[in-house]
Amino acid sequence: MKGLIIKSTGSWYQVKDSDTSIVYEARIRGKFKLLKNRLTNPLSVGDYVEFQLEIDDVAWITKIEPRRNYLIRKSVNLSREAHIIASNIDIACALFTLKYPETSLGFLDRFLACCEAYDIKPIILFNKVDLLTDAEKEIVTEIEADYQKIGYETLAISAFSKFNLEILQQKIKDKVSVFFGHSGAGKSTLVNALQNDLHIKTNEISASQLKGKHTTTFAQMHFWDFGGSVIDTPGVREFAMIDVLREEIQHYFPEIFKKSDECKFYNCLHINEPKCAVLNATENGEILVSRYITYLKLMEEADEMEKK
Ligand SMILES: Nc1nc2c(ncn2[C@@H]2O[C@H](COP(=O)(O)OP(=O)(O)OP(=O)(O)O)[C@@H](O)[C@H]2O)c(=O)[nH]1
Ligand SMILES: [Zn+2]
Repeated sequence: MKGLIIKSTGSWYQVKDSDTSIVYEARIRGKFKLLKNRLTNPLSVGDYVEFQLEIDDVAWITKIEPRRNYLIRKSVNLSREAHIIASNIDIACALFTLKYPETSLGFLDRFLACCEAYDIKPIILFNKVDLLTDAEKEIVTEIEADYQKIGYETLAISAFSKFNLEILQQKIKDKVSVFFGHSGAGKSTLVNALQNDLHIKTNEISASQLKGKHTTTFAQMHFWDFGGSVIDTPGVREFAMIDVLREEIQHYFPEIFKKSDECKFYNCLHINEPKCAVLNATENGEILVSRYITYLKLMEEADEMEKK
């Protein structure tokens, strides 16, 4: 039998039968856990699996289909271990707020770089536009234009007044999505505005639990009435690139990578090399300074990781 993992608590799962849509409680056969020894969990919400039913209607998962993509975060205890938080994601929506709270461009650029690294399509949502003055709306339009130029999809919305939410529904319809954003950016409000009775609780993990040894790894997929689903997991907030090499980071900034063709040295890292096309483009405004700075920060972080 084939199915989709729609809930994970770490030791128990829920699997939705692909033919009948019946949901079963599921476990993994012991042996299978050892396959990926650097992962703290072998299975995540969004995984397609094969399973067998026991007499008591418990599903035993026997096989995981190859993943198209996945999000991981560092394990809380062991920095060299990773935890898969969701798999087979079609769209990652980042909620950017110009105000209340102010979202930094650095946050946005890290998010976008992670999407590139994990091969997930991002959409940048500028939320709370109902709170903005005309001048502030102008700023949002300018930021949108900057990111569209790089190739990203953007949309100004208001979860509160429901401005542009129908357009957003069309974009995420029949897809698997995840939502990111600072605390207070409006994730819960947006999901509930998209569908009233979904009741996703994005704030389920307390800070003390996160620091504790036994991190709750609860994650769940919710299905939209208009088609498609959203994966809700507290871990999504800490999503980060793991074990990324310095040389790779430029691949995750499309405009930087494109420009690097014109650098003098084929292995240019665009830090202080002579005749660097990326540095030139940053100086003349073709590449956003804020994105270049995030690129440098990610390089530094990768450097520190490599030294560990
Ligand atoms: N004016 C306005 N307020 C909004 C909008 N979206 C969300 N809010 C408000 O912003 C506050 C935070 O929204 P939440 O949906 O709780 O934010 P969240 O991102 O889920 O926050 P965490 O659960 O802490 O991660 C609430 O008071 C919402 O009513 C919007 O589009 N416009
Ligand atoms: Zn260069």
